[in-house]
Amino acid sequence: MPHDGEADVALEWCLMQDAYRSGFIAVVGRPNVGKSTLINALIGSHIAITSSRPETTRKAIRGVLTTDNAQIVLVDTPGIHRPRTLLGQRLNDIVDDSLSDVDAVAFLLPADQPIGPGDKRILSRLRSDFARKNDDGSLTWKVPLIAVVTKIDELDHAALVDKLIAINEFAAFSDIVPVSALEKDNLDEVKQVFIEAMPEGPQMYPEDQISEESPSETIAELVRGAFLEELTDELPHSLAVVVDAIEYPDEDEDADSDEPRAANAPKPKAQVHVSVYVERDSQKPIIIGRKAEHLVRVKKKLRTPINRIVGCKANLDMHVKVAKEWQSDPKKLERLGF
Ligand SMILES: Nc1nc2c(ncn2[C@@H]2O[C@H](COP(=O)(O)OP(=O)(O)OP(=O)(O)O)[C@@H](O)[C@H]2O)c(=O)[nH]1
Repeated sequence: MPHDGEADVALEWCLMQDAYRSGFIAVVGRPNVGKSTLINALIGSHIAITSSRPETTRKAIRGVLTTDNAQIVLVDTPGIHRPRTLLGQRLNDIVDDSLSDVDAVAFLLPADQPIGPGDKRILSRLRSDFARKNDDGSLTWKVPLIAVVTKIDELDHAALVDKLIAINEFAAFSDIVPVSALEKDNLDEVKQVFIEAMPEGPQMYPEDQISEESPSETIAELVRGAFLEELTDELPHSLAVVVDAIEYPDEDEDADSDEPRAANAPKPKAQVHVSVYVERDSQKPIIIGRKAEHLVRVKKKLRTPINRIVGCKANLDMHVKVAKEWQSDPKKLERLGF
């Protein structure tokens, strides 16, 4: 028979296990460490833009991860870097916004690269935002700081152990969790560590909602990502995509019509009107490709995801336009959503 006190402790422990947890996690790390790939893998859907080039993420895209006992909003941040252009500065402002008001920080460090100056710069940023100095000079983190060691498929076991030791010495992390988002290795452990870092709180979004982005924002990011993949060497940053309109097919059209639609007539499609902006006239043919091959391939690649986002069959109608020097023009940046 447990004593009364023991029973109370056991009861409290059970209640704690059942408590629903919710909150925000900022996913930070230098460019190309695999932030977007991890968020997509955790949520099991293609939300954040991924690419083999650095600095492809421009927005603090959020994914909402819902499990039986928790809901976590993952804030994907642009790679923290020294700004070179006005766009670069805006990117860093976005990172500032993402960092404020989060319940935990996931600091991604790639297993296949040594800890470098970029990581040290991020750590000192995190210290100034999230650490409190104690009387004895030591630091206490105000929120859990989780090290996520990415791309572990690139290393053998012995090298990974050395890497984990180095990361343990790098900072006082509340947890260190290795993962390969590409191989889907250890994703459940990452989820579990994230959930445990969340405070108790209610479910914030419906269970089936996986992103805070509107369909237009999600499609714009998908189109930009697809072009970046398609155009392997050119145009890393001078590409902006805006969804001008999504026209849904008129559901009542058949009901209003006197003529029944022929059984084999194709169902009307939604129309997704997209403008793809480049900085110079000379860049237009690069985007379009010979015989419009790039446009055709991007359209084909995105057919299924866009149908899913729009909720029915959709036609992607793309127009390539020039917005001269948009990366340095505050008004144009504003118009393009930055
Ligand atoms: N081998 C391996 N490669 C990975 C893994 N995760 C991501 N990558 C690759 O790393 C590259 C960058 O991935 P992203 O997810 O776009 O990186 P990011 O940190 O969001 O990049 P930025 O938007 O530039 O900040 C891509 O080529 C990914 O395929 C992984 O677990 N293993």
